[in-house]
Amino acid sequence: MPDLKLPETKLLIVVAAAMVDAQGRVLVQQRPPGKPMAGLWEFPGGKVDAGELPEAALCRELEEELGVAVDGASLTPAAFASESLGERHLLLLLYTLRDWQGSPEAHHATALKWVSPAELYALDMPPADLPLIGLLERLL
Ligand SMILES: Nc1nc2c([nH]c(=O)n2[C@@H]2O[C@H](COP(=O)(O)OP(=O)(O)OP(=O)(O)O)[C@@H](O)[C@H]2O)c(=O)[nH]1
Repeated sequence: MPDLKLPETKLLIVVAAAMVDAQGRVLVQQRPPGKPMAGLWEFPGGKVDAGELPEAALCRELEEELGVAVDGASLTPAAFASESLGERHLLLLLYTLRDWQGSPEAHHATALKWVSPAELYALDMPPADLPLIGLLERLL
């Protein structure tokens, strides 16, 4: 049985969005060189800052990473993953999002692409994302 107690500072809370377009496709972005897990495809998002609400963090990240404006009320909680990263523990909160303003542009990522939920299985994604794919496929 692993040690189930964890100092609070070691918990990494990350929010991410499955942005869904009119064809039911989902947006993924490729992590850039120099970052951990470079080259892997992920849902746009990032870390929640201290004292920040998760939905506010995700709106901020989507603006920074993609240049889109999002109303926090449009974010629907969808699924989560809980994954050990060694020294830290990742809690990844995934939301679905169907309404935003602007066209997503890759401000930080190497590339963006729209894929069907079934196509996510063929992408190289971080380990925490793998269980989220099936959950998302059933939701969309
Ligand atoms: N955005 C995002 N992060 C994910 C996903 N899956 C996953 O394991 N992660 C992990 O969650 C963490 C997010 O960190 P990040 O570096 O992207 O966050 P950030 O934008 O706040 O970065 P920064 O530290 O450069 O400001 C990384 O350890 C990343 O690998 C995902 O689908 N989307």
